[in-house]
Amino acid sequence: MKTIGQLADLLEDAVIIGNRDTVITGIEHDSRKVQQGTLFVCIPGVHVDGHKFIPQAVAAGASAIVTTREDVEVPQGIAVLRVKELQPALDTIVPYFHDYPARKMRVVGITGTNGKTTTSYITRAILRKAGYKVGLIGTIQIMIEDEVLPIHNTTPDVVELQHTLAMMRDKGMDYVVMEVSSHALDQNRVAGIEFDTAVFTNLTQDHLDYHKTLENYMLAKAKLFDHVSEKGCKQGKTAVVNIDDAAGATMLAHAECQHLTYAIEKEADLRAMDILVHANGAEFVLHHESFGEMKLSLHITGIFNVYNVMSAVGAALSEHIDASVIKEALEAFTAVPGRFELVKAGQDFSIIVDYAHTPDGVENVLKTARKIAKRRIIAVFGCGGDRDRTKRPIMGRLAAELADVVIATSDNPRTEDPAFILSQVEEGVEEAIGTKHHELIVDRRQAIYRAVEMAEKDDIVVILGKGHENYQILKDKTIHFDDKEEARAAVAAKLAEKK
Ligand SMILES: CC(=O)N[C@H]1[C@@H](OP(=O)(O)OP(=O)(O)OC[C@H]2O[C@@H](n3ccc(=O)[nH]c3=O)[C@H](O)[C@@H]2O)O[C@H](CO)[C@@H](O)[C@@H]1O[C@H](C)C(=O)N[C@@H](C)C(=O)N[C@H](CCC(=O)O)C(=O)O
Ligand SMILES: Nc1ncnc2c1ncn2[C@@H]1O[C@H](COP(=O)(O)OP(=O)(O)OP(=O)(O)O)[C@@H](O)[C@H]1O
Ligand SMILES: N[C@H](CCC[C@H](N)C(=O)O)C(=O)O
Ligand SMILES: [Mg+2]
Repeated sequence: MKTIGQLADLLEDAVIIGNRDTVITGIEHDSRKVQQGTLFVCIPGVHVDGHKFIPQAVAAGASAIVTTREDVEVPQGIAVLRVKELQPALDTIVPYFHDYPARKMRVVGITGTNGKTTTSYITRAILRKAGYKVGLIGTIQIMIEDEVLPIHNTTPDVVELQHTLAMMRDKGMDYVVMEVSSHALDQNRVAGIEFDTAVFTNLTQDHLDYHKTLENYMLAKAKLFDHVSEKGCKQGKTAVVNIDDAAGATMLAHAECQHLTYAIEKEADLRAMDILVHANGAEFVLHHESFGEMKLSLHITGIFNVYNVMSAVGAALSEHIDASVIKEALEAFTAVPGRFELVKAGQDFSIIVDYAHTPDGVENVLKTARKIAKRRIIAVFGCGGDRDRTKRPIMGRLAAELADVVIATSDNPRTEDPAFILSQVEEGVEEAIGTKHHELIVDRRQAIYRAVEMAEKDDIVVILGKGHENYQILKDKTIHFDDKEEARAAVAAKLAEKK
C-alpha cells in the first residue's frame, strides 16, 4: 500500500489538496470497480466524462481522486491529486504503485496487423510445455495459467494492465505473453513494461480511422521495438521479425538488441520450407542454426499459420526453449477459438468460422479455403462500424474475387447504419472481376441461414469477421450472437426440413 503523498512525489507540478498520508489500496478509472481506499482516476473519455462519476466512486469507498481540473468538488476527507497532464502522470504512478510487476516476469510482446492472438496462443503452449507458468493478455481473454478473466481491449489501458500484471506476478507467473495493439502503443498503455522479446507479425491495412496513414500505423507498431531496446534491469532481449514483410526493416531499425529474423521467401535466421497445406493441417520443415532442420506436422493450416508458427518459434528460441519441447508443443497444438475453426454439425459440406476482419485476413483465409476446396466457396462477411471505412470496398472486392458466392452482411455495426456499411462493401463487390453471385443481407443470422441453405455437398461456407466473439454490438445495445451457434442451428434447421 502507498500514500497519495508518495505518488505525488514522483511527479513534477503535482498538487495534493487534502491529507498527503491518505492511504491508497488500489487504482481504478471505472467507478464500478472502486473499492474501499481506491484512488479514482477521472478520465475525460470520448463517450463520457469520468468526472461525472466522482459521487459514485466516493460512495463505493474511494479515498482520493486524480484529475487535471482545478474546479473539482469532493466531499470532506477525500484527497485530490491534481496533475498537469493525466496520461504521463498515470504512466509514472500506476507501475510504481504495483511495484513494477513486469520486472519480475519475462514478458513477450506481439504486435502486427494479423496473427497476434494466434501467435500468443502458440507461444503460450510452447512455454507451458517447457514447464513455465504463463499469463496471457489479448483479444479473446486474459489467462493466468488456466484461470480465465474477461477483457475489453486487446491491450488494456495502463490502469487495468498493471493491475493484471500484478495479479500474474502475485500468482507466480514466470512469463507473460501479450498482444500489443497499435492503439496501445500510440496511447502508451504499455508504460512501465520492460519487454524481453518483441515479435512483429506483419503490417497491412487496418485502423486508418485512428492512425490516418499507414506510415503512422507502422511507426506506432515500431514503438514496441523501442521498448525492447531500453537498457533496463533485465538481460537478453530479442526482436523477432518477419522480414518477408516490407515493414520488418523498420521494426529492426528500432530494436537495439539481438535480432531473430524469420521468413519463407527470403534468407532469414528462421525459415520454413517444403510447405504442404491441406484441409486438416500443414507440413513443413523449419531451419535454424541451433537445431538444423525440424520437420513438423501440424493441426493448423494455411500459409498464414506457418508465419504465425515461425513468430512463436522465434519467441521460444529467444527465450532459450529446447527444440524438442518446441516440436512437441507445436505438434500437439490444435486451434485458437474462432480462427479457421471447423463447425461440424452433421452436414455434408464444410463450415469454417474465422476472425478475418482486414483485407489481408480475408485474402489469406479465402486463398487457404480455395486450396482445400473441392467445390464452391460461399463467403459470409461484413465490416465493423466505427472502424476504418476504407477497408470495406477492398474486403468486398477480395471476397468477390476469391469466393464463388458472397453474402455480405453486418459485423458489429456499432453506431453506424448497417445498410450504409453494406453499400460500401458492395462498391468493392461490384468492382470485382468474375463474381458469380452476391447478396446483401443486413441481418447476420439470416445471412448465415441463407449460406447454409444454399450450400451443397462438398461446398465450403466461410463465415468471416467475428470468430470467437459471442456478441454483436448494435447501435443501442449489445446482443448475444455467436457465429458457430448460428451455423449449427442453421444446419439443424436444414437437416430437419429435409426429413
Ligand atoms: C478510442 C479508445 O481507445 N477508447 C478507449 C477509451 O474509451 P473512452 O475514452 O471512450 O472512455 P469512456 O467510455 O468515454 O469513459 C470515460 C471514463 O469514464 C469511466 N466510467 C464510465 C462509466 C461509468 O459508469 N463509470 C466510469 O467511471 C470509464 O471507466 C472511463 O475512465 O478508454 C477505454 C478504457 O481504457 C477503452 O476501453 C476504450 O477503448 C474502446 C473500447 C475501443 O474500442 N478501442 C479500440 C479502438 C482499441 O483500442 N482497439 C485495440 C485493438 C485493435 C486491434 O487489435 O486490432 C485494442 O487494444 O483493443
Ligand atoms: N499471419 C497472418 N497473416 C495474415 N492473416 C492472418 C495471419 N494470422 C491470422 N490471420 C487472419 O487474421 C485473423 C485474425 O487472426 P488473429 O486473431 O491471430 O490476429 P490479431 O492480430 O490478434 O487480430 P486483432 O487485431 O483483432 O487482435 C485470422 O482469423 C485470420 O483470418
Ligand atoms: N481488434 C479489431 C477487431 C475487429 C473485429 C470485428 N468483428 C469488428 O468488430 O470490426 C478492431 O477493434 O478493429
Ligand atoms: Mg488479437
